[in-house]
Amino acid sequence: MTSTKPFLRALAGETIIPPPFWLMRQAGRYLPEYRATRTQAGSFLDLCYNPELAVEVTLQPLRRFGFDAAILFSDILVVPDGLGQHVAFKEGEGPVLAPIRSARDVDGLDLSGLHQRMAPVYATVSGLSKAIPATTALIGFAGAPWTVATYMIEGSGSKDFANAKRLMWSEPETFARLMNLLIEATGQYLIQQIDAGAEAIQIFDTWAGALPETEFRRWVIEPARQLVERIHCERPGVPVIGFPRGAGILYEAYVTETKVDGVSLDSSVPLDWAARVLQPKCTVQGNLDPILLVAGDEALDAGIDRVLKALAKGPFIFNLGHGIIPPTPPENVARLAERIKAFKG
Ligand SMILES: Cc1c2[nH]c(c1CCC(=O)O)Cc1[nH]c(c(CCC(=O)O)c1C)Cc1[nH]c(c(CCC(=O)O)c1C)Cc1[nH]c(c(C)c1CCC(=O)O)C2
Repeated sequence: MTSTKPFLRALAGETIIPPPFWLMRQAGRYLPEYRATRTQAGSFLDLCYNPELAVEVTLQPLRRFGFDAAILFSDILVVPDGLGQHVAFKEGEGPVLAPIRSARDVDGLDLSGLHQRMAPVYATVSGLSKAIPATTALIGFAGAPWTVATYMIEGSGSKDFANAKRLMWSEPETFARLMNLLIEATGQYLIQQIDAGAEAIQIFDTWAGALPETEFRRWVIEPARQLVERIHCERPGVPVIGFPRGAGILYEAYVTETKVDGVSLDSSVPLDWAARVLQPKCTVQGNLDPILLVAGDEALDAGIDRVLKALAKGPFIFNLGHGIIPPTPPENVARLAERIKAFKG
């Protein structure tokens, strides 16, 4: 049965004019109504685990801009939290975790409490599936094991991932144990989101580009391949989008080997190459530079037009190359939405 939702039709391989669109981090601090709800919720994690408020902040950008997809409001770091690692979000600092640096630390993680801890997230998904407009698709998501592992091992964001890479190379068995736990936890978590009403899945591998080729194949492609296989096998018909940010020419191997239905392109991916090499293999999504949404004006229009011209001739979902940043004026997002909706091919 063909879906009536443009986002899902595009993921099934249809070329749609104007293309469906949504934006990574479409809910967030650039919206005053998000900041108000966030204050009401208390901490960021309190917001992620409050289904009523998480539904509300997911809907906020849909009301303003009419996106074709809603993405569950949560975070990739709820999974470590659900495995028993201490996770907090510090104001102005970002995530802070009790770092996992040894075999004993990995022993301390526990899969058995995951679904109980994630119950409010599943409740948010099921609330959203009833609350979103009939033509809007609902995206569930998780961080990819490598990206989640970097935060778990570093204990925070990082520039060079020195601790994560050191564990990977110096204690390969411990690192593999952590990664295998994350592959299993992430697979279960995504299946539960689908059962609660998620119609498509996106896997965020924000730090994929930090790994050399051999390790990229082992710890970016292989886990994504396993997750895609599990979802396709256990919940057939639910499409998966992969986002191996910074993968460069390894985007091609990622698409071919993981069998993702869609691939999200970061802003550095050349458009003509993506149209020629990736788009015949799967739906492409992307890849406007998020800073153009801060710059606005003619630079924004020209950037949008370049992406549309290069990618809208095949299966395509318009998005950014990475998430919206807080200084983005909401008017510029409205400008982008209008320009895409007016596109005639
Ligand atoms: C690496 C990563 C994280 N989280 C995420 C990623 C992968 C995608 C990417 O690279 O952007 C994914 C994410 N985070 C959030 C969503 C919600 C859905 C959406 O896109 O609208 C999604 C899909 C909300 C959030 N996640 C976070 C916020 C801001 C928290 C706040 O309101 O104070 C939001 C709205 C916090 C967060 N969460 C994370 C960091 C490093 C930070 C701190 C930096 C920052 O504040 O932007 C981890």
